Amino acid sequence: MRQEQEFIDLLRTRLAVLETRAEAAVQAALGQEVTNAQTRLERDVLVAENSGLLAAYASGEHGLCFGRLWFRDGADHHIGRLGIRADDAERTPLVVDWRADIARPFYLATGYEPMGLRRRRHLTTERNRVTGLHDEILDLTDAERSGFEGSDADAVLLAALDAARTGRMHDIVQTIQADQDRLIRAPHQGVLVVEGGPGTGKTAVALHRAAYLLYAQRELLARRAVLIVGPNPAFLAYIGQVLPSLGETGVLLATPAELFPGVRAIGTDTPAAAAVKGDAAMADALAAQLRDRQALPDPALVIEHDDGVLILDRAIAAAARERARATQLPHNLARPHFAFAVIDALTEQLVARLGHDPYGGPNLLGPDDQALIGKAVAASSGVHAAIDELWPQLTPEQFLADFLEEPTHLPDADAAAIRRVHDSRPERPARWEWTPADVPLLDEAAELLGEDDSARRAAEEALRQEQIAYAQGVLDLSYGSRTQEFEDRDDEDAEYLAAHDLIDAERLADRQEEIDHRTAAERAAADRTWAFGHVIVDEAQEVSAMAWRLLMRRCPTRSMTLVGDPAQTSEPGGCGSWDAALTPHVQDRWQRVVLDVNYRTPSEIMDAAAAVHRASDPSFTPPRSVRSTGVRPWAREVDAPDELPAALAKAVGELASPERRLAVIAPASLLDALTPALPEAASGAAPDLTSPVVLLAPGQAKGLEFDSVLVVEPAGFGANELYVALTRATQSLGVLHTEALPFGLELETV
Ligand SMILES: Nc1ncnc2c1ncn2[C@@H]1O[C@H](COP(=O)(O)OP(=O)(O)OP(=O)(O)O)[C@@H](O)[C@H]1O
Repeated sequence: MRQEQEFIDLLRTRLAVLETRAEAAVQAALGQEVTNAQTRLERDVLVAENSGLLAAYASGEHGLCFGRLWFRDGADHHIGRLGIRADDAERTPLVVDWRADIARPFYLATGYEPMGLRRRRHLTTERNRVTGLHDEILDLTDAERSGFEGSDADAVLLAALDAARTGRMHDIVQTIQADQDRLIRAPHQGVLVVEGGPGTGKTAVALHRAAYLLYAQRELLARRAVLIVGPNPAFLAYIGQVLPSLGETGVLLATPAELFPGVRAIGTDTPAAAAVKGDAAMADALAAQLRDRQALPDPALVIEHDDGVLILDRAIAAAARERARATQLPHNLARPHFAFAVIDALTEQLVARLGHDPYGGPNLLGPDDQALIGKAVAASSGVHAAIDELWPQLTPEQFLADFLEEPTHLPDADAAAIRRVHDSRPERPARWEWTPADVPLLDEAAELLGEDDSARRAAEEALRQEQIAYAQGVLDLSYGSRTQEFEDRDDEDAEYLAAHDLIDAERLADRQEEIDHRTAAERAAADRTWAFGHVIVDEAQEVSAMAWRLLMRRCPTRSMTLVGDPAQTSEPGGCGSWDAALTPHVQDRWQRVVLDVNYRTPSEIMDAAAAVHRASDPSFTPPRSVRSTGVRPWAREVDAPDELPAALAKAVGELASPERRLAVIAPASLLDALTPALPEAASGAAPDLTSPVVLLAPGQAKGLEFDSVLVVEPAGFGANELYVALTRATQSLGVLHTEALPFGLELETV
């Protein structure tokens, strides 16, 4: 233990040196005089490179080293959250990043398949003080003993599972299990579905996979960023810390409702409305309504014009519409084709009239005159108004607002469920309160309408050219400031995002974007048409068919990891089945893997929760709990609803403790009545999950976990909502109720 402590102390010293150096480099770069685009670029390269290092160093500070591998061939490696090299000429690796190939036996080797290992050690540390060692002998011919051998490597896992929760998810790099490791390191191509019951580590696997892919596929993914989609803001806050602690920042975390830049979806839908809006039929309805907006006059529009009246009749409009539709461009991009066709036809009409030869000869107007007439028609405000009427330029917001006021191409009941009351304020679309279920519809509308982004693309290209032009100078400068110590891969050749190893200036310009991970994620967040390098969807069973369409657009390569549990589906529009969600997009080209060990919920609680699910589905098989606590879940009946707040306050008083996290999960309709009874509890739309007591609606509890959970009035929960709520606790579960307990929920009464 002393030796390992000395080693960790050495790592800390080394890290401190690296930090100081990177900090100094940032300061020096910020102090540099910026006189032109080149010096600005140089400064930005330096700042970005060194800030990236600082972020990685900070994230590695805790648990610098948690494992050690002795190989049969004599090699001996320490494993940590990030790779660090010594300050010698050979840049000797001191500790290897957990994601490196050489670290794999730490997670996978068994006595049966030792993967070249002689011995594996788990180091337990607290704030970098070594508190325990667990050694496993994988080569039985090995006679050497350290005194820390035993078959209790599981003790490290069980200790992690038993530890008090903090309200923030932690990484599991020290105890990743073999079946999880295989998923984390699975090839990135294609769609991988990870299914598993509550607490099987799906979220943990998804996040570690993101970190692994960014490490192993840096070239490919860092510049395109990885999108991680979670069900609600509370969940994102819960998992938000995990990735930086793994050393990754090239990630955008978002709920599906946040994926239409510029729109904050703060409204709420009725369950019926959310279900209709999520249904795939909406795509057809929107497309059909848009075709209706490409109208024909009935019978004609009469346009006053300086050179005489113009008649825009059905035939002209129909021919123009056909021409525009034949381009197969989105509505707004096809509009100029419609406009040109109308202008041509009206010009012809006017020319025919003005140049008419009463003696039947050819038109009397020459080409120049005809061109002048055409120009005047094209400039006519009357003509523009007519074009606008028949083929309006639309924003997604306008179009969807109009649609929701008068939904068409839907069954009457569906239209009634989503219809919004007419609002005649001129600023309506801006003031419209969008709901989460509207966001995929806005995205669909944006696709149908098309965006004229030629100006933005031209500006981007100009910037890129500028970067390429100056890149050569940056190569030299970057070489001077290269950081050799930070090992981001095993092989010596791969420098940490250093510019000097690039072959040409153009690639540097590309790489320059890569360097600032956060910028990539930020740019992605602001760009509706961004194509992410990999997309991870957590609680994927809740994603509606329309939201899948949006997500697939964000990932044209279909490099995706989807994790979820159909049995936990509770959103009204949730797709539920993988087939329904994926077939429209990838047919049967997806792979499903099941995780079946529950790391969170002790068997006592899992048995009670599973019985609830089995009441509606007798064939249901829950995941197997990895531990039991001997603490049985209980129920307490309260005489009358108005006594519930006081009974809750009492129960919370018994259960709460400053070191532990307690969640009270109650039907949304009861929250207002219960909040005053728990003045200390965090509550509301974005509750602070680190506080000792949190009051949540069922939908907010999705994906989270707590030491203890109190479920209030379970009769008010949807069946799957109740299953989710009951499976959030790592230690104890209690239920308070006035109404009869739902069928299947059988608990000890106290
Ligand atoms: N290998 C592991 N080592 C330590 N802890 C683990 C491991 N795998 C999972 N856990 C822990 O188990 C708990 C449940 O994991 P996670 O939240 O990822 O499950 P989930 O499958 O997403 O659950 P749910 O579907 O209920 O949201 C977490 O506290 C996680 O840290």
